[in-house]
Amino acid sequence: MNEAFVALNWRTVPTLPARSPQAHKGSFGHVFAVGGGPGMGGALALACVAAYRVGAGLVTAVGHPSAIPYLAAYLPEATWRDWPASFADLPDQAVLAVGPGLGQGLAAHDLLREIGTLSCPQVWDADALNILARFGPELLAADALRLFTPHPGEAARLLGVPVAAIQADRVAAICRLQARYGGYWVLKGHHSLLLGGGRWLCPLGNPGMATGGSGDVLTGILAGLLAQDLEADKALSLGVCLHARAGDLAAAQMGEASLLARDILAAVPRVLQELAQNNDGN
Ligand SMILES: NC(=O)C1=CN([C@@H]2O[C@H](COP(=O)(O)OP(=O)(O)OC[C@H]3O[C@@H](n4cnc5c(N)ncnc54)[C@H](OP(=O)(O)O)[C@@H]3O)[C@@H](O)[C@H]2O)[C@@H](O)CC1
Ligand SMILES: Nc1ncnc2c1ncn2[C@@H]1O[C@H](COP(=O)(O)OP(=O)(O)O)[C@@H](O)[C@H]1O
Repeated sequence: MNEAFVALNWRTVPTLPARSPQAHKGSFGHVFAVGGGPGMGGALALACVAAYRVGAGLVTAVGHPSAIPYLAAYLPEATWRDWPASFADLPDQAVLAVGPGLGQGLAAHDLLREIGTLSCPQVWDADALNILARFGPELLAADALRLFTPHPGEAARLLGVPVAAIQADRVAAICRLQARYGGYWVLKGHHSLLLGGGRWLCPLGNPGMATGGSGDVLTGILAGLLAQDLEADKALSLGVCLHARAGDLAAAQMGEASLLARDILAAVPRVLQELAQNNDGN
């Protein structure tokens, strides 16, 4: 259980392949980000921008109508669906990012009951994890590729233990999460742990990232990478490294105290360019 978690090196982490000259937007997947409950449209917008910034071909925000102004102001490139939404007509290349600002009301429960029956790739975060903690693994009715991204508070709810128990043995915690719920996991925070087919630790990132919305950015990044058909372990390691390195560049520019989630987003293109150059040189 306590096999080593290997430190990731952002300079050598596998990145996105070069785009074919014949590519069109259908070549890069379609992210459906589900969240944006009353008062939390910003979380949904951050996840959607992040999915586009890492290269998803199309992004649809699925939210409460009160979230529309955030999307309209921030991301005219996204299409929109109102709650209550049905997912019966999802395209083949759909990837779901579920949770940013979702809330935990009855409408959210209904959405997650349906999403649990879908077999498309999914990233579960924030309130999707809180609802999963309430219903248990039975909520995950269908087999699907699922990435789960709890912070220690969410991990504690998912395992029914205090936060201190998670932080006292983070390796044991992430192993128990995978054993109970299956899938691929990131246990976020200082030195995030990653557990999928492989086991990694991310040595990047900084406490400036402890600011509202920075986890929503990670959710969008991971969904955007999965949408481009990156295999799950690669999406996990690239996504977490990219997010943390972007956080470090943003902190160097803004200072940790002033850093906003949007500053992490703004640094993502620079990190992707760095990674492309590194991969060319390897
Ligand atoms: N602009 C928007 O629209 C935004 C919307 N957002 C959306 O809000 C929704 C709920 O998110 P949330 O932040 O209210 O609840 P949550 O994260 O569970 O915190 C509750 C308590 O949990 C604990 N806790 C938290 N982190 C911890 C840690 N690392 N380690 C240990 N404990 C930790 C901590 O408890 P304490 O330690 O204070 O007792 C904390 O008070 C969600 O859908 C999200 O997407 C946000 O993303 C912000 C921007
Ligand atoms: N002290 C820290 N060191 C490194 N990374 C951090 C630190 N604090 C937060 N982060 C990162 O910032 C993100 C915060 O996510 P989360 O707690 O879900 O925030 P939110 O719910 O506001 O979106 C995670 O990716 C986490 O790893």
